[in-house]
Parts: sequence; structure tokens; C-alpha cells
Amino acid sequence: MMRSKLMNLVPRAVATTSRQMSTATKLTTVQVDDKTGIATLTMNRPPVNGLNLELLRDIHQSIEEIEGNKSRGLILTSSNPTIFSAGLDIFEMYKPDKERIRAFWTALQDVWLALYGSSVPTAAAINGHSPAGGCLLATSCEYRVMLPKYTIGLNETKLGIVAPKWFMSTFESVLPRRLAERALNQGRMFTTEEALAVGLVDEVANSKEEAIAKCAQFIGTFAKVNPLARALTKQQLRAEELKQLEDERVQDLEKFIFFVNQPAVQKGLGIYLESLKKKATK
Ligand SMILES: CCCCCCCCCC/C=C\CC(=O)SCCNC(=O)CCNC(=O)[C@H](O)C(C)(C)COP(=O)(O)OP(=O)(O)OC[C@H]1O[C@@H](n2cnc3c(N)ncnc32)[C@H](O)[C@@H]1OP(=O)(O)O
Repeated sequence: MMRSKLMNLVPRAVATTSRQMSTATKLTTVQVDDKTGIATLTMNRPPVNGLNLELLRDIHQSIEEIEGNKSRGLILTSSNPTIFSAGLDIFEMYKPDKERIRAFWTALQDVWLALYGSSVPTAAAINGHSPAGGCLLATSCEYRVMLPKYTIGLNETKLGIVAPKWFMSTFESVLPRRLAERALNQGRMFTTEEALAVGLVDEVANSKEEAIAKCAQFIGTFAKVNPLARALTKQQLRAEELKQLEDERVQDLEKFIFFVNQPAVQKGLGIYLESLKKKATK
């Protein structure tokens, strides 16, 4: 998979305007800045960018599109002014449909393999809260810029669920092992300021525009680096985690299906959904 992506890494001419590359789907948009050649992938699923089957499929398709059109980099962000992504749409896991839940988890695996394994430089402009699956997306990127007063982290244990190994390795590729282990066990959500202090995010910006500009600046640091050498270096550094999921995706799916169907897990998810609804009516 990575080999064919690498074939796309040839220099290209740049123009001066920005163009909408894809509106084929309604849940993501891809806008390429023709001056920098950088693509911005925006998640757009109100109210909270909950990662359901359709959004995951659209994100995957958009990443493939960006890989295919020789963009110089990918910036992931959200159209919601206060939420990057609320993580997995809990309705996909609560009282699930047998076929759909398989497609859902497979789509999540596809997104992670494409984003974590992307041959182009990736950055996340985290313009809002980013729990669980939202944190997975952000930490799959190479660089993170976050707006103040939001939260980010893998809070799975607080929901009574267990993050799969590949969520944990992604988290661990950003945070020191000891800190990652403690945060995962605690289900800790970090404020922007805390996330910056521990290195979970690289920079703080005061607006989405500034966050995108800082992400573009990061991607710009590769301008004078040979793209093939850069991509092969990234590929080698990330190969172990990618290979592990590629080799074990069927078992990973079966584990998820078994786990999510446990009565205790279903009960926990139901209670959590109720608590989210109650919060909304307060
Ligand atoms: C041994 C190995 C076995 C492996 C087994 C694997 C097991 C599964 C692993 C799963 C991995 C990942 C898990 C996840 O990603 S789960 C999702 C976790 N997300 C959260 O906990 C976030 C919950 N949401 C919030 O904290 C807040 O909503 C917010 C994002 C901070 C936004 O706050 P807000 O005040 O702006 O909005 P709010 O009123 O709360 O929400 C608006 C409506 O959206 C609904 N909603 C929010 N989040 C979700 C969600 N994740 N899924 C579905 N629906 C969500 C909320 O209920 C409101 O709805 P309504 O308007 O009241 O109808």
C-alpha cells in the first residue's frame, strides 16, 4: 500500500489560488491551497463530528484523494467551532446492527491505516474538544496545534471500554511511555495547556486560521527535504504499528465485536449516553 503511495511523490508546479477538491461527500471537504499545495481536510458532521460509518468512510476517501493528487501535506480540522471530534459515535456501538458494526469498525481501521501511514506530512488543527476517537485522529498526525480551553485525551476507561492496542501505540508514539500508561489507565482528558506542557500537542493557536497557518508552517519545514526520502523514513518509523494492525485486522474486528456485545459494556454505554443527554437538557 505504502509503495504505490510513494509513486505519487513527485514535485509539482504550484498556482496561486485555493480550490475545492472534493465535495463528493457531505461529511468532509477537501480544500487545496494552490499556493502551498497543502490540502485541508475538514470534518463536517453536526452536531459533534461523531465518527459514524459514513463520516469514517468519507474521511478515508478524502485521505486517499489527497494521497492521489500529490498534495504537499494534509491538515485535518473541523467545521464545528468548538469540537474537533467527539470520537466514535456511541450510537454505532450501542445496541448495534450486526452487519453495520462490522463495517463501522473496518472503516475505522481503514482511516487509521491511511492517516497514520500517510506518505504526505500530516498535521491536526485541533479547533475544539478532542476526546477518544478524536484524539486518535489527532495523534495519528505528525504535528498538532490546538486552540485554548479545550480538552484532548483517551478517556475510554472512564466509559468502561478498553482502547485497542493501536489506539494505545498511537498515543505512545507522542507521549513518553510512563505518562501515556498513566493517562490511559486514568482515562485522562488534558486541557490544551496541560497537553502542551506534556507534548501531546506541539503548539497553541488563538484561532482556527492561526492553527491552520501553524500546521502549514510545520508542513513547510519539509519543503527542502527530498519527499521520497522523507516518506520512506516516516514509513520505516511507523511500520511496526501499521504491520501489527494489518496482520491482525480480522482478530481485532472479532475482539471488538465480542467486547462491545458484552451486556456490561452495553449497559455502560447506555448509561453514558443518558448522561450526555441529561447534560444537554440541564
Ligand atoms: C481487549 C481489547 C478489546 C477492544 C475492544 C474495543 C472497544 C471499543 C473501543 C472504542 C474506542 C474509542 C471510543 C470512543 O471514541 S467513544 C466516544 C468517546 N467520546 C466521548 O466520551 C465524548 C462525549 N461527548 C462529550 O464529552 C461532549 O459531547 C463534547 C464532545 C465535549 C461536546 O460537548 P457539548 O456540550 O458541545 O455538546 P453536547 O451537548 O454534550 O453534545 C451534543 C449532542 O451530541 C451527542 N454526543 C456527544 N458525543 C457523542 C458521541 N461520542 N457519540 C454520540 N453522540 C454524542 C450528545 O449526546 C448530544 O446529543 P443530544 O443533542 O442531546 O441528542
